[in-house]
Amino acid sequence: MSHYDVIIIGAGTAGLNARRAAKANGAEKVVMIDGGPLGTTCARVGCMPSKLLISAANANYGVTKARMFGIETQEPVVNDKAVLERVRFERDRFVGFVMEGIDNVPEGELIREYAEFIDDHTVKLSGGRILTADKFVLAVGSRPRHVPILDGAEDLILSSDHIFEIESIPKSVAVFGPGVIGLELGQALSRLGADVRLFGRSGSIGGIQDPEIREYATKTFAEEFYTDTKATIHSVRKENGKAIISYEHKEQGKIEESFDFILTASGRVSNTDRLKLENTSVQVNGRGTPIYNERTMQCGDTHFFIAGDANDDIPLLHEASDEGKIAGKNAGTYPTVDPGHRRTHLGIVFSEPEIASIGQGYNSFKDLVIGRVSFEGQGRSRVMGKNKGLMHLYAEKGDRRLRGAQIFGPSAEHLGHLISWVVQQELTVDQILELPFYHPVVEEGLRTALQDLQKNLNEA
Ligand SMILES: Cc1cc2nc3c(=O)[nH]c(=O)nc-3n(C[C@H](O)[C@H](O)[C@H](O)COP(=O)(O)OP(=O)(O)OC[C@H]3O[C@@H](n4cnc5c(N)ncnc54)[C@H](O)[C@@H]3O)c2cc1C
Ligand SMILES: NC(=O)c1ccc[n+]([C@@H]2O[C@H](COP(=O)([O-])OP(=O)(O)OC[C@H]3O[C@@H](n4cnc5c(N)ncnc54)[C@H](O)[C@@H]3O)[C@@H](O)[C@H]2O)c1
Repeated sequence: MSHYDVIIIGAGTAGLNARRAAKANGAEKVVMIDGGPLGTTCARVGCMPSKLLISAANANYGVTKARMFGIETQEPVVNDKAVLERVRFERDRFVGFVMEGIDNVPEGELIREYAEFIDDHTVKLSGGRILTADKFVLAVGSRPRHVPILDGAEDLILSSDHIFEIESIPKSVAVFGPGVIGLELGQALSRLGADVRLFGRSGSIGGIQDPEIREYATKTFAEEFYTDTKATIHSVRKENGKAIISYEHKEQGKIEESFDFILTASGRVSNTDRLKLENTSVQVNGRGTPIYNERTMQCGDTHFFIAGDANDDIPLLHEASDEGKIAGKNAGTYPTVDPGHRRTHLGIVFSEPEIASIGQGYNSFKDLVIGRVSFEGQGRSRVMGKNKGLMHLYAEKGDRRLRGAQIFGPSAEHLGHLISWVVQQELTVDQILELPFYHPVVEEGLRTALQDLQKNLNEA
């Protein structure tokens, strides 16, 4: 039986960062355990292949939109094979860079098996071996949520884990889940020629809390492809190689439609449920994931630390990376545990228009004051023919600090960064308005919203 200072379970972004930090902070004998495919979720089946597919889709869509500028084009032809080959080629390149780092892990410090706990200091590997450690980092990531109503369609259900392996763009796809993945991939497939139906359940879309922007976004996406964020699905079955869905159509009432496949994008669940944590002193919350401190990543006052999607909190790449570093450092120095640096929240959905959520969300204010701008009349947005969307800036009555924002509009990925930086710097609306704004740029829309917020704070 081998004993280690620190065992890290999961060699994704969080686990790899945790390993480096643990070693840099006093842990001498460290091992990573990972039974799944290496290369990280982000590079293999997440951030990178999704953005590659979106780029191809937007290139095709851009050609069809060129007519608005007076450019005559022929109907573009999507060469499915070439599109998907580029997605996979570039994806493999990104995975290759990650693998270069993993290949440098010394022999014996990465074990290619799954792990589960026997007690507070002991894990059993899928091959039967037993390992012990003083401290553990749980960095096991997440997996797509199982949606029982889809079971009838059997092998025609794809998740983001499989979609990048398809051989051709389907003629028709039903997407379950209008969250981040459903919007990004659903719109991309639609812009590559698939007939897309996007079904939701709770009325949410792209994680937007602000009701005015949520309604605007829902209407905008529905103009491009069928979108029902509160869909009634009667049944799903497989027939003659197609998925047959019976549902309540918004205009036509109860109908049945057939689809080449179903993309399931209804949220993700932490893989910690497969670790047998009930054999340890780690406490779990109502959703079954460990209770932990978000500044130290420590689970209670135990020798367990958790990082990345595994903690079911903010499943984003940069958060997994930060959390991995904090968890690894504290696993190295335990029982001395320090709070790590956390950043202002920034979430971006790479749809078109993009969605960005920054800082405090709409629902978290006591006495909310909003500064608004519409991109419909915004100068540069009109010039580019991308004049769709809204931006709301948030402050608390009686306090002049910018606390958060919700954007649905052009260049939201860039505006979102600027806003998150000034939110983290704790600048007031008045201080931000002293900063430079060029002309003609989309950032002038941000200035308009700031001026509106300034006026509304003065009057509140
Ligand atoms: C389609 C998609 C698009 C995304 N796009 C973006 C984006 O644009 N921007 C962004 O910020 N984020 C994006 N994300 C989220 C981002 O990819 C994740 O937040 C991040 O990759 C999580 O990293 P992780 O280290 O927590 O998990 P992972 O990289 O999944 O690593 C977990 C590892 O644990 C291993 N494991 C699991 N169970 C066990 C066990 N019992 N024993 C041993 N090993 C185990 C797994 O094999 C895996 O290698 C996207 C996600 C998806 C699915
Ligand atoms: N651009 C990015 O940063 C990016 C891209 C993709 C994924 N991600 C990360 O991955 C996480 C998971 O993405 P996701 O889109 O799966 O989850 P999500 O939580 O963003 O969205 C899930 C959606 O599915 C809906 N839903 C739940 N059950 C349903 C059902 N039975 N039928 C229809 N709809 C149902 C929910 O109401 C919600 O709208 C995200 O939270 C995000 O953090 C990030």
